[in-house]
Amino acid sequence: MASLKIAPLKNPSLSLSSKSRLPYAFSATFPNDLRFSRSSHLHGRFLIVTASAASFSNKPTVLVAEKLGEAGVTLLKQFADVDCSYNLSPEELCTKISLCDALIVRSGTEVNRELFESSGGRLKVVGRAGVGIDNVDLAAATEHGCLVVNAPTANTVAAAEHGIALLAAMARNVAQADASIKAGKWQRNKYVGVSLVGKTLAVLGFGKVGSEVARRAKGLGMHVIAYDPYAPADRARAIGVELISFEEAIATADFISLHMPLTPATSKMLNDETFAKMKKGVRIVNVARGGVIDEEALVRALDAGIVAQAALDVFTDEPPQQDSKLVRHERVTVTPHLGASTMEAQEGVAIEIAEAVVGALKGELAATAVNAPMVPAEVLTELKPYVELAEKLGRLAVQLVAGGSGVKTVKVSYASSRAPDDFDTRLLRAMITKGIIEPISSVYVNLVNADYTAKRRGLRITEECIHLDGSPESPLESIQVQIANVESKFASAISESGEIKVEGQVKDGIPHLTKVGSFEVDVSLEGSIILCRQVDQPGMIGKVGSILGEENVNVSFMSVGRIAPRKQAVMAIGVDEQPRKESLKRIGDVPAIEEFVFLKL
Ligand SMILES: NC(=O)C1=CN([C@@H]2O[C@H](COP(=O)(O)OP(=O)(O)OC[C@H]3O[C@@H](n4cnc5c(N)ncnc54)[C@H](O)[C@@H]3O)[C@@H](O)[C@H]2O)C=CC1
Ligand SMILES: O=C(O)C(=O)COP(=O)(O)O
Repeated sequence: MASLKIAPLKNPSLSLSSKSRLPYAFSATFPNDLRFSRSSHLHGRFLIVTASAASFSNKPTVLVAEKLGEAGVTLLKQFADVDCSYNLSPEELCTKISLCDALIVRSGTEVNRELFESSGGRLKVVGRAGVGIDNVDLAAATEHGCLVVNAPTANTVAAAEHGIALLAAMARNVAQADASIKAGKWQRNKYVGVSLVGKTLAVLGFGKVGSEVARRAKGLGMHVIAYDPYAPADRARAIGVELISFEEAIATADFISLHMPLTPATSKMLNDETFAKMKKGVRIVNVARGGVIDEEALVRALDAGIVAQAALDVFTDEPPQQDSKLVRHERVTVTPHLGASTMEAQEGVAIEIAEAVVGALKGELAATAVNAPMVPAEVLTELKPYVELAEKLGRLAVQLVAGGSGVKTVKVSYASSRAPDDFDTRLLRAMITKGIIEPISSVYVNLVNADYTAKRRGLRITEECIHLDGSPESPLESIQVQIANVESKFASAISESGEIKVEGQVKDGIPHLTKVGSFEVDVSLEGSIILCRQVDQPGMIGKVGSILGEENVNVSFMSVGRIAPRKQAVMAIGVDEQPRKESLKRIGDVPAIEEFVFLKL
């Protein structure tokens, strides 16, 4: 170990990649060879950094906390440092997480609020290698600006096949008969089963898995009905399945197969009351989540003969208690959450999640994001320069607010010749929010948490689209950001209607500031900007330019916007370095300059 030091950091990032301006700028990482841990009594704002003498790597770190298919691990390793640590205790996971940019889990890991809090802001992506995300606290993830992605398609067939396997095995007592033979018995009369053909199967939750189960059950000659309040009727019709009400489904079914996610609405959906409405002798398969059944009520329904048999792959607590009455029940067949566990599904899920996590770490918008609006890649590419413009306008506008004025009301106007319906503003709104909030707080804002963060701070952002005539080739003509009900430290930034107003455009792919208050300017939004108001007169550019030159501050551009010749004017000066306080004071001392402000972009 070469050195040990305490480093105060606002953001746990040593360097930001060029993509850091995009909302999923997660490529910012600690060099791999920096080993650090968060010191809890310093509230996560300080990091103890121990640097080893070994070489540095700029790769992000991905913690894989549950068994993931080899193909996925290989894919991750091409981009990241991968730490496969299975069977960590919750405490060990909380400790490790502050060293990780991404975490990959399956259903066996509770990704809770404490974990996000323990990450100290570094964890930017959680990948769920599977479908169900009931083990991830999505609200906490969103509040921490952490993207959650899942792998929604690769295990569909595996789960459906397991559902059918359980259905058939239950109907023919396969597991019980197998155990009986292995115990030295030969009980042919005891294990007479029931046939599937001609029986009614109710599929509850007609999504990907549910519809594949339905398709297969029809192949077995079953009559299939389904209940799903959100499923499109034409999908059901295409498979030859009738969508009906919940009450009707449970009252007519000989077999019930569960395929809805575990949510507050589906929790204990099968309970004493609903079992009482079922046909006597009904048989139940659950490959969804244990929590959708009230397990104690199921034991009562089995004992009362309402439910003849059950086949369960999932349980409220996994693994269930060894002495669980339900698991030990003679008419219950159980498997240890094997629905997604085929070689094929595990390879598929591993690749699907690795691609999603790597994409998110690279700053791409994830197609399988669970807690963020999805913006298609082509829309993102088109909006990229406007994304930068939006953030910089937010950043400029908020720096024009005088200290002590709380920013509460922001109005954003987008001028475009595209129809408002063709124009997705979520990304731009998120970036304006980022620009406004980040300079005045320690919160990290991205597309995931922008709306939440704004709401939490009482910041109301209203948007309007101004429809322009003309060719809709470019998505946007201009963006205007107005902050209402505040004082400004640069009075000229206040428009006639009383708000701080800045407006910008993208020119040749580069964001430009084109208006401040009522003054038209034209400066590219790079580096930093000094705005001065003066009475328009010859020699002003020279005077200010020479002060900056003497102070060794490089000027990248200057632009003057004026009401009329020799009247009030606003001069915008782009500078590469931040001038010293004394240099700014010298500018303020120039007699014709009435006010000035330095703005960091
Ligand atoms: N045992 C295992 O290893 C596996 C279990 N699963 C479980 O299966 C569930 C379904 O997976 P997919 O079909 O891929 O998801 P999906 O999202 O395609 O389908 C879920 C369906 O449930 C419906 N739904 C939502 N609320 C409902 C309600 N209150 N009543 C009835 N239906 C409702 C939805 O409209 C949707 O059509 C997952 O959420 C997961 O919990 C999935 C894969 C493997
Ligand atoms: O994908 C799902 O929802 C599953 O239940 C599969 O869980 P697993 O990844 O096998 O722990």
